[in-house]
Amino acid sequence: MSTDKAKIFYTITDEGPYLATHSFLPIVEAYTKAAGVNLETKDISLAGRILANFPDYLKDDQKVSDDLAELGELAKQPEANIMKLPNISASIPQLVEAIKELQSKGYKIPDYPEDPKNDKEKEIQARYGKVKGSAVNPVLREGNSDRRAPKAVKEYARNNPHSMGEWSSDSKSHVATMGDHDFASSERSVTVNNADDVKIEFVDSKGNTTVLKESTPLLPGEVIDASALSKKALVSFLENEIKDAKEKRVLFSLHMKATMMKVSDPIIFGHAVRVYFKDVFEKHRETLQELGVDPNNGFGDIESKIKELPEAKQAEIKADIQKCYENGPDLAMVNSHKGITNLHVPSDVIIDASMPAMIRTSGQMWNKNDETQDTKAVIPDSSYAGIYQEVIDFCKEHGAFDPTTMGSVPNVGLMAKKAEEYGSHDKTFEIPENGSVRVVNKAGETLVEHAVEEGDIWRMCQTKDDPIKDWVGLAVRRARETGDPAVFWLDEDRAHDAELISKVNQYLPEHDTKDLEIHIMSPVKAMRFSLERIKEGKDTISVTGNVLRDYLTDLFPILEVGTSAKMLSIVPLMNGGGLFETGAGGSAPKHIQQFLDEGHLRWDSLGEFLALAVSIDHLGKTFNNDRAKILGETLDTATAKYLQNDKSPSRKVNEHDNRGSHFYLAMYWAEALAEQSNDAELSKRFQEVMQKLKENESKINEELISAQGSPQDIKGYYWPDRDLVFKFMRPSKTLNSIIESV
Ligand SMILES: NC(=O)C1=CN([C@@H]2O[C@H](COP(=O)(O)OP(=O)(O)OC[C@H]3O[C@@H](n4cnc5c(N)ncnc54)[C@H](OP(=O)(O)O)[C@@H]3O)[C@@H](O)[C@H]2O)C=CC1
Ligand SMILES: O=C(O)CCC(=O)C(=O)O
Ligand SMILES: [Mg+2]
Repeated sequence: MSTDKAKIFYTITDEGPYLATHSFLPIVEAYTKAAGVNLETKDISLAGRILANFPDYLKDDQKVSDDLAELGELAKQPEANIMKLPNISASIPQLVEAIKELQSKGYKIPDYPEDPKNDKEKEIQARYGKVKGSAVNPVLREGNSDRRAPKAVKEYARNNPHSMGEWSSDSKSHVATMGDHDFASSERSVTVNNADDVKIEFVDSKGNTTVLKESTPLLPGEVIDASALSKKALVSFLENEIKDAKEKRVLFSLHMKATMMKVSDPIIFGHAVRVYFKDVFEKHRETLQELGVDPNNGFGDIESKIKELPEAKQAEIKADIQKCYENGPDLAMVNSHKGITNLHVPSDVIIDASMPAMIRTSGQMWNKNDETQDTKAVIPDSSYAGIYQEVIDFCKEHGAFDPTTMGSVPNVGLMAKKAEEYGSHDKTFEIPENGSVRVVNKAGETLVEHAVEEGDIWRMCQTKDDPIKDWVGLAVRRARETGDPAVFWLDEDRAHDAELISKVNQYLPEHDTKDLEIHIMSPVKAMRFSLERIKEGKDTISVTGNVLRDYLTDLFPILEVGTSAKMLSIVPLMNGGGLFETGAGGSAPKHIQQFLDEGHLRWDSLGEFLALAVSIDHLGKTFNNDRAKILGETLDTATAKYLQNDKSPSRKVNEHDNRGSHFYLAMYWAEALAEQSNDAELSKRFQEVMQKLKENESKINEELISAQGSPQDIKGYYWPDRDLVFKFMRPSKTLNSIIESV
């Protein structure tokens, strides 16, 4: 491949990783430049993506390029090499805040029209729709996912175990799920043999047909499935669970993925808000409607919008809210000091991270008195809820896992081409009235049909054949490379999974699987199998669909190594390129909060170090660049030393933080480059750098730590002043001048 295409594209994102990048990237730029590796940054932050979608509202000097679209195109090219940091997948409250901030900075972008009244507002809403929720990952993930804890990380956790809450067999914590009239129980699935194009139609009770989606092209061998979740059943389920939580004196908490499932899950979230605060919604229906309150945006929407009312009316509503809290079960809290509950903002409690955090904390969440308490974890749809109950049962039986001895569960996840539920939002509908929804092909045949009622949520998912083939191949490769058993988490009793099982059985024989242990088990059985092995210190590869990929790659890392930030997270792109994700977690809003309050950033960039080494190595191999290969190898050596010497950031102010961790990484990287003997020139160059860094170790640490301890005003949250961010994130003059001299 032509070497002029050799470049690493580095993403600029939001919150924790955004701050960290301003300290780490100058180091990376200096080291890669010295080895002749090109880097280019691309802004995929929430604010950047908003601006990129509204050029016609901006002055020329305010316009920004559509970097996400460019990277999306690049991801399909063989030369792609993208370092992807976590970004905000915005819920509507976050989107609205980001818009307000940009407007306050003079960007004349339109307000978000929650309830569009005309075509213009509909068009604006559609544009914001492209930015809302998980709008980045599905565009870049043109490959399946390979996530695991590298040996050095596992070793570190074994020697330095993180805290694990104890479990008692009489814990009252449990998972509550519908099991009936939900997506899992209503799913129907078909594999199409030939290319086709399907229409999604709604037929009302009088037989009138409305087209919900005109065209969904299908490729040969593509699996589609459709399902519906009943509003009536959901509401009655929520009523029962709220009552049951009160009776059992456990916290009520709802665990959704409102960011990735950006259409269905906010609706479900809204029902939970309506049911819990039922009396408020009934008594003040008209007032709340006039205020434009939307419970799908969380209970926080009511709290902020009633501020527009006269004092007396506000007091009356607040008293009724208080009664709901008194009559209902206690809610799990996001922030008990600020009174922010689990039902306040749909993006505050995100299931992939929230359920493992609860399991790690003895199955408990925080109550309003800032104590931990047993919890009812409500996961309405039963497709995957059972896996968490299985972990809870296991911990109740055997006690908490022991990070010093436990094995590992890496994951091979089917993700490419917007596979499965996480690609379903353009085919998800809240049903307007009783009738049926059907999927009709070009020949006029109905492939799937569901009877539905007003308010039900209907959705269709797609899974293309090539990604499935690639996923099976990746699973076999990982099993071969490790010698560990690989388990496909597929349930023969679930319609979609049954289709996948027949494909797995078709594609496995295309690979050499001699002496490999490969199983297909339902998710609950696969969980039990993996937990039994992990307890004995054995590793088991989980081979899963897109949702379980997401859930398991937070769950196991959090139990095994304390955080998903320490995962190696690679997406081998189907056209030959590489997308290197930095850990398996998100942008950690709590971390930026701490930084703004007290100038300490506890974000650990370890996932980024791991990913960058693979990214540089990939570039070296793709373009036969020996220096890049050396740079990648030495970065791995440096990361191993970083772990051995325990240089991860501390959680407390006035102690070593993210910036200090980058200093040590730079020092160890320089040392490894100096000590390698394959490239004398590179070695000589970094000998000097290493010496200067070592000589100034205590001075640099002093400069870095003395910058902590006071609030940091970076003039914004979503679109801060970058010069200020650089200033705060690079407070050591000594370190900066050494890096500049590389
Ligand atoms: N790949 C992506 O782009 C992803 C984006 N997201 C987005 O991120 C945001 C936050 O999501 P959320 O569910 O809260 O999950 P996060 O993973 O961002 O945060 C949960 C907790 O995990 C710990 N954590 C995560 N990353 C690190 C790190 N690098 N170093 C140290 N600790 C870490 C922190 O724990 P502690 O506070 O105890 O230190 C943090 O509070 C949302 O907007 C979400 O949509 C979420 C997942 C993936
Ligand atoms: O895209 C997102 O919003 C989150 C992605 C995520 O959680 C994951 O891939 O693990
Ligand atoms: Mg996740």
